Amino acid sequence: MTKHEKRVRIYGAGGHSHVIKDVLRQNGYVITDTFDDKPEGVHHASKHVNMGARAHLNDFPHQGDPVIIAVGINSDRAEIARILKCSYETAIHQSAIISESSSIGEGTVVFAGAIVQPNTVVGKHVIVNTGASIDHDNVIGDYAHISPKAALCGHVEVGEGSHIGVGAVVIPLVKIGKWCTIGAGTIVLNDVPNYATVVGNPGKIIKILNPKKREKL
Ligand SMILES: CC(=O)SCCNC(=O)CCNC(=O)[C@H](O)C(C)(C)COP(=O)(O)OP(=O)(O)OC[C@H]1O[C@@H](n2cnc3c(N)ncnc32)[C@H](O)[C@@H]1OP(=O)(O)O
Repeated sequence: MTKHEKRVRIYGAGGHSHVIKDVLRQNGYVITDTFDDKPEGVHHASKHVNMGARAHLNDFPHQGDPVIIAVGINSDRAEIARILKCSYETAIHQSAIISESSSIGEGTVVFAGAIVQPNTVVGKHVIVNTGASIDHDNVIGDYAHISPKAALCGHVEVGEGSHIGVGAVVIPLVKIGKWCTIGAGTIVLNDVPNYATVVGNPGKIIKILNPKKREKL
């Protein structure tokens, strides 16, 4: 190990983890370990994957290099973050544009071409996916996922764990609750209650999940 080597461990070995690894390698990191809980979810290109923490929590090496939870399902990322006692790294692609007045929480990943405009707060373990556009004065909750090419206008709020689908558009001042799903290409014109799924143009609620199921998180 060289004196200034940047080291990181990756928790998750599916396709999403490979995008994160690309970002990290371009930023000069050495990936020292990869973990996964589910052998069936491991990408064929993932090599040397160690057992994750969920089945053997006490055996997991919590201390050590910082971690990025590279798991695409928001509720899984939240559950893993809850049980790990690790420090976390961020992964921000060099082509992403992030305003100096905005903040990015620990464990969050920001992929190629994404933009985060001024005075925006992005929480912990968030995915800001390829080419996503998060405009000024947004608040993005922990464990949210802003999918590729989604566009959030000014003063938008996205609650904890919510997933904004690919290419969705959210107009200014809209508040999306926690653990919501906004379908691909949806145009969100109105506030969205917690646990709702919204699809279409204009966006309509098609279901609201049983909150008790989500409250277990
Ligand atoms: C790099 C990456 O891959 S990042 C991953 C990004 N992933 C995404 O953006 C996926 C987003 N997912 C979707 O859009 C999905 O269609 C979901 C989550 C909204 C589907 O939700 P489900 O609860 O499974 O709904 P289901 O598939 O049963 O569809 C219910 C109804 O909504 C409609 N519907 C589903 N998705 C959409 C959508 N995006 N836009 C418009 N209508 C939709 C269906 O046609 C169906 O209509 P019907 O009842 O008239 O037949």
